[in-house]
Amino acid sequence: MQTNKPITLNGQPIAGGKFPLICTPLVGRTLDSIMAELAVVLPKKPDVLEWRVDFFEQIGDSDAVVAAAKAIKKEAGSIPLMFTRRSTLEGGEKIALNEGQVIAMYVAVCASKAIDLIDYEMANDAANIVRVRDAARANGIKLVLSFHNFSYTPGLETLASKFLMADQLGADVAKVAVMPRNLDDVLTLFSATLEAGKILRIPLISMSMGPLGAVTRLFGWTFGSALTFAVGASSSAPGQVPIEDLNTVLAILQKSMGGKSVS
Ligand SMILES: O=C1C[C@@](O)(C(=O)O)C[C@@H](O)[C@@H]1O
Repeated sequence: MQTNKPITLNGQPIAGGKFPLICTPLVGRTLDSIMAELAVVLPKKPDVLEWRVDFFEQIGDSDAVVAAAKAIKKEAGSIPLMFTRRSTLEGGEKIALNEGQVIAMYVAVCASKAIDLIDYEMANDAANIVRVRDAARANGIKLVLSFHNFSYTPGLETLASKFLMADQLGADVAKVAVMPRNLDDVLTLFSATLEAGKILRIPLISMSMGPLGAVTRLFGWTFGSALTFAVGASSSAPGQVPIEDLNTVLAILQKSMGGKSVS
């Protein structure tokens, strides 16, 4: 399936514009364990890899982070690498860095050009978002501005406003991940995705987490979500399905839809 609003790198759609892209997280605490994850994940052919650096024991050492990013990139070959420090406020691991140190790490990793996309929460200080955006732009790296709520799903207008805010703040991709408490919340996430997709200039990614939200990981693309996270070796959030299961469902639904474009 193709899209008319692909996530691009160097002017080219990732994976030839495949829709949705499948992104597999890497959550190892050491470089050795990340390399072991890669050995399991790469044969499953994800379209994008996400390195969740907040799981990395040496996150306090920027040189070690840059060296690890380079090692992952080398192993990943042509698969784009997304770099993410998920803050504890939005469901990430506890780290010993303050936000200034996180920004310094982001700037160093961007300058190394070992990554292709970088994720930063849109709830951060505007000045820090500008710093990350400038570092990303200066190095040809795509900026994903994200919003997560691991407790509940805000209302339709709030969710839609998060997508729009990412666009207004200069993101290349807008991402929203929320926790549903019931199926109405799942519908709200689908509706917000569909409505925001009609207005946004940039691609968007959305998901509901947990068991109730699994349907959004499998079918969110039909409402316009450009990328879905799936487990290659280890999960980074509740409700992620194995990449093999996702591929099975995508093949069935896309065949049924006759390759019809959805966005
Ligand atoms: O933002 C996201 C989405 C996510 O939270 C998920 O629910 O799949 C997984 C995270 O690793 C990623 O950074």
